Amino acid sequence: MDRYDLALIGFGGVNRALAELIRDRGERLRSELGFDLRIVAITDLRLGSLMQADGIDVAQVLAMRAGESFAGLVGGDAEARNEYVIRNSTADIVVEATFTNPLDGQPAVSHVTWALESGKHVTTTNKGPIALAGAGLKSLAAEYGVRFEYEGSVLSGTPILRFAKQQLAGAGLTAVEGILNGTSNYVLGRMEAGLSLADAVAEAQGLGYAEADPTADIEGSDVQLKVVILANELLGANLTTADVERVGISVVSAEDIVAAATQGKRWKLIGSARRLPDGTVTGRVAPVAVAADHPLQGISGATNAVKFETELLGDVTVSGPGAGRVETAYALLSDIIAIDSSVRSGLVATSAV
Ligand SMILES: NC(=O)C1=CN([C@@H]2O[C@H](COP(=O)(O)OP(=O)(O)OC[C@H]3O[C@@H](n4cnc5c(N)ncnc54)[C@H](OP(=O)(O)O)[C@@H]3O)[C@@H](O)[C@H]2O)C=CC1
Ligand SMILES: N[C@@H](CC=O)C(=O)O
Repeated sequence: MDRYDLALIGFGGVNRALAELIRDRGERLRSELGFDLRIVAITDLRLGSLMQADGIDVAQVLAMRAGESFAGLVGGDAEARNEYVIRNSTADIVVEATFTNPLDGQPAVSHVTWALESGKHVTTTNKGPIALAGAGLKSLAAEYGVRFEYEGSVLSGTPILRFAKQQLAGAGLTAVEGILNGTSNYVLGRMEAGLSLADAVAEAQGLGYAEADPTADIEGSDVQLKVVILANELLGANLTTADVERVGISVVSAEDIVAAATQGKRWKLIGSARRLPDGTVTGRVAPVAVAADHPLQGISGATNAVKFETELLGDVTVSGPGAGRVETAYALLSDIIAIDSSVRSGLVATSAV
């Protein structure tokens, strides 16, 4: 396969960054990876839908201004006709990057379902589908002989899911604990510097770290979804969000931050999943004032870190970007590379369309 055609669902920070990567580094990616990437469809709530089987002019759509619509372009429509585009576009891979809905994962769960049912591979950075409907969607992908990839759902472009599944296989993973949200970690750091919660959140939004509704970052539901994903994907659990106790950073006041600093501590929002001796797996999200000798104390800004506790290796900690448009677009690229690898090894077809 020397080219993959993509349908982008949602054209916000992350999918725009992917389009920019394709525009700016397409040649380099081709020589490094051995395949081209071409965008043949885009849908977005504001812009509408665009389908061009011969390839969309990426520079043209990236240059569109607020208020403009795809309706004026060949193959364009003012409405985001997601189901039609996902089912009927000539894409090999559907790239789902609409907002994460922490309640039921919709509409992303439907987007992924339609794509898999129509024989297209899926990559997503959206946490909803995997945390809230992962088992069903994985079965659907197997049924239709296509890949469902979601590396960016935890720690953005830092590849911890594949790392744990592949490099820690057999090590006896018993627990996962870490800083799993870039926005809240960034906000806590800015509050240490004297900013108010609201001003710090506004900065995180401007930098592309925050969820469409940043309450999910501040009240811990984003980390709750990530804990569910880590527990189910890596510890073989079957948790739902209801099983994961959640406290967000809104309970941490400016006074708490100053008081912690006087003791050499820093507040961090910690998400964890742990297998207990009876085999059950528990999950938790809560802010913790960590001391200077704690491995997570020095993790600042939108950087995240995960400590894997294993029987054979002891603790293994990985840190890297936890949020950011380009960093998360890289996660999509890494998923496409994984899909290509499966296609080349004959494990799946190019796409089943
Ligand atoms: N940004 C980051 O650092 C990371 C993000 N993620 C996840 O990646 C996904 C995308 O994030 P990001 O790009 O930052 O988010 P944005 O909010 O910037 O982009 C989402 C885009 O999807 C559009 N959209 C929303 N609903 C629909 C719909 N039903 N049909 C078509 N388009 C829709 C939005 O339109 P409108 O603006 O009009 O609502 C917006 O343009 C999210 O699920 C997020 O949780 C994961 C890891 C890191
Ligand atoms: N809003 C999230 C984005 C990545 O999942 C975060 O800040 O971590």
